[in-house]
Formats: sequence, structure tokens, C-alpha cells
Amino acid sequence: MAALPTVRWGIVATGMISSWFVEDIVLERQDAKVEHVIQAIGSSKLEKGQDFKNTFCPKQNPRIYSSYEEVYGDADVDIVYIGTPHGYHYRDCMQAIAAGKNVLCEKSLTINAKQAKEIFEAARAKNVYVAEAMWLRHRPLFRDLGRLLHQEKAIGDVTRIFSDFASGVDIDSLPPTSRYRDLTLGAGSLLDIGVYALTYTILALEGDAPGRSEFPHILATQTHEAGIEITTSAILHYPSTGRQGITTCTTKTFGPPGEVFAVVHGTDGFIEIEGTAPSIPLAFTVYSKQTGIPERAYFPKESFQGKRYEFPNVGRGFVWEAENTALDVLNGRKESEIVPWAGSIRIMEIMDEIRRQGNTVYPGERRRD
Ligand SMILES: NC(=O)C1=CN([C@@H]2O[C@H](COP(=O)(O)OP(=O)(O)OC[C@H]3O[C@@H](n4cnc5c(N)ncnc54)[C@H](OP(=O)(O)O)[C@@H]3O)[C@@H](O)[C@H]2O)C=CC1
Ligand SMILES: O=C1OC[C@@H](O)[C@H](O)[C@H]1O
Repeated sequence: MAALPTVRWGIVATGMISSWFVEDIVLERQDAKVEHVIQAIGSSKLEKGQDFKNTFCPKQNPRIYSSYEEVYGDADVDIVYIGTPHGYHYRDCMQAIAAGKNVLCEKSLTINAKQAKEIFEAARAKNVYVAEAMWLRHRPLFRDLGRLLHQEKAIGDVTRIFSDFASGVDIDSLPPTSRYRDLTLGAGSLLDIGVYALTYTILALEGDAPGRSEFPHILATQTHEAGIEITTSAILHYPSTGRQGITTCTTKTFGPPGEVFAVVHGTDGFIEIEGTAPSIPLAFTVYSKQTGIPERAYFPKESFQGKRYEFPNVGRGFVWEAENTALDVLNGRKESEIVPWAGSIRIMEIMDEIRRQGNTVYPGERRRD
């Protein structure tokens, strides 16, 4: 069998998400298209980096550094994966780009749209690849959902969507330095989990070209506890199509596990999406409109069999993102088709407007009325 092309990752930060990502990409898979090498690990402490390697990629032989800058300076690193809290994404992306590195950076890409635009401008100037690690967009479920909605028009023309991400975090019990509490790290439910609920909304309402349609009218409200935004509700309305979405998120409670977290309605039916969490969707069901009885165009759900599509997870679900990103870099692309720059800017702009209305301001930002 021909050897697989190799991509050499530099991992920046050794927190939870970096461990999930690295464990997944070193999984041995029959259908792998790329061999992922963990070339370097950068951490605030050398011992943390060493422990990380021993625990999450024991068969790899990375260089372990006690700074992120050394990862950026390592000539054998093809792409840097940034797993720091969102408050540091701008700094870390800019430093990696300045060193000429390709970058895959965790969601939310930045704190605001201005920072995201500056990152993309810097990447363009340096001719390097940058993408936001919105792993949801790389999942086969998400791709098939988009195709059914917009190419096959399985529910006719999309008219609206409800989408939610509820995740119970006992913020009070966490130390003030936790990324769920520290505003300099980007604490708040919208940037942490609302970004997923919005990703479904944008897929449904903006179609396959996120960020290229008109900007929606937005009506939003946010609740804060001890200065941290813990609950957001937003209505998005696209005037030219009349499409509407209600997008909500909260860190105050868990949604029912495995239950529906988003529903998309169209002129000919609706689709329910479910899974472990909105970031880990596992199935959706398409319900079609009944014809011939105009006043009862839909059966009550209990007596109606929808068509269910299931999508098993592989590992934790990061392999698709890692593989698509590696192939982009190996093929010399500078931008992901799946998570394009315009899409990341659009979602940051929408979150900026929601935060403006909700009065959520991060350090270094000016309050806008
Ligand atoms: N795609 C997904 O499903 C998920 C994505 N995420 C995203 O990943 C990012 C990180 O989240 P998560 O891994 O949960 O966070 P953690 O707190 O677990 O880890 C963050 C790591 O960043 C480094 N770091 C640098 N400066 C700081 C600082 N001042 N305070 C704390 N940590 C710092 C540390 O690594 P070191 O000491 O090694 O330098 C730390 O371990 C966030 O942007 C989040 O939105 C999070 C969870 C799931
Ligand atoms: O990306 C994420 O997905 C799962 C959540 O629990 C986590 O807080 C968030 O960062």
C-alpha cells in the first residue's frame, strides 16, 4: 500500500480540547487519508507538555517546548493547532502567522469580528493557511444536512429554525482563573457554545455560502451573573427572504441528553436534529408535508414516520476536521472551503451585534450603544 502523505502538527496549549484533538488524530484508522504526526507541543510548563505527550500520544515523539513561540519557530512544524482560551486566540494566531505558520485555531476564532479580520489580513499578507476549528462544519452530518436543505430541498424552501445549546457549568464553583469565569479569557455562553447554535442557524438561513448573503436584522438579549454572560436569546431575520431563526444558549442548565436541539422548518416539511450535544450531532429526521388535506398539512408527529439519517461518531469526532485541514495544507490552499474566512467573519459579526444589544463587553473593547 502506498504511504500516506504526512502532516506535522505543532500543538499549542495542553488543556482539554488539545487532548481531545490529539487523541483523535493519532487514532489508527483503515480509511485514513493522511498520517498525522505530533511534531511539537508547546505549553506554559515543560512538565505539562511531557505529561500531555505521555497520556494522549504516547507513541509519538514530539519536541516539547515550554513556550508557544518555540512551536512557531520550529521549522519542522507544518501547521499549528491553537487550543488556548478564546481570549488568547488573536494573540496566538497573530504570532504563529508572523512566524510564517499555517494555523488551525479553536472556536470561537476571536473575541470580535475586528480581530478575526485582522487575522485573515495577516494570513493573506504572509500567504499562510488559517481556519477556525469549527469542527461541526466538517462532520458528514452537517454536510448532508446542508445538501438536503439547499440542493435537494427536502423540506422545500427553508423558512425558519430554532436552535439551542444548553450546557450546565457550575461557574461559581470554578476558580476565578477558569476560562468560564475570566473575561480576559473570553468567558460567556455565546462565544463558548452559542457559536454552535448560530452555526446551524446560518447553515439553514444563509445556505451553502455563509457570510455572502445579506446581514440579518437581529433582536437579542443576554443575562449576566457576576459579570459573566450566562444566557443568550437572539432572533435573526433576513428581510429579502423572510427567513427567521431563534437561537439560544445557556451555561445554566443542560439540555436533555440525546434530545432534539434544533428544528428547521420549510415550505414542505421540517427536520429535527439531535445528538449528544449540538457540537456532537448524531442524527436528523426529515418529516415531509402531507398533501391533499390543506387544513392539516402535517400529521401529528406521533402517527407519522419521518426519514431518519444516522451518523456514527468516529473517536470524539475531530478526525474529519483534522483530515480536511491537513489536505488543505498539503494541497497549498490558504483557506478552508468548509469553514471559509467570510463564514467566520459573519458569525463573529452576528455575535458582536448580539453582544452589543446584550451589553456584553470584553476587556479592551469599548461599549457600543
Ligand atoms: N471543539 C470543541 O469541542 C471544544 C473547543 N473548545 C475551545 O478550546 C479552547 C480551550 O478550551 P479548553 O481546552 O476547554 O480550556 P482549558 O482551560 O482546558 O485549556 C486551555 C489551555 O490554554 C493554555 N492557557 C494559556 N493561557 C491560559 C490562561 N491564562 N488560563 C488558562 N489557560 C491558559 C493552558 O495550556 P498550557 O498551560 O499547556 O499552556 C490551558 O491548559 C476554547 O477556545 C474553547 O472554546 C473547548 C472545548 C471543546
Ligand atoms: O466547544 C465546546 O463544546 C462543548 C462544551 O461543553 C464546551 O464548553 C465548549 O467549549
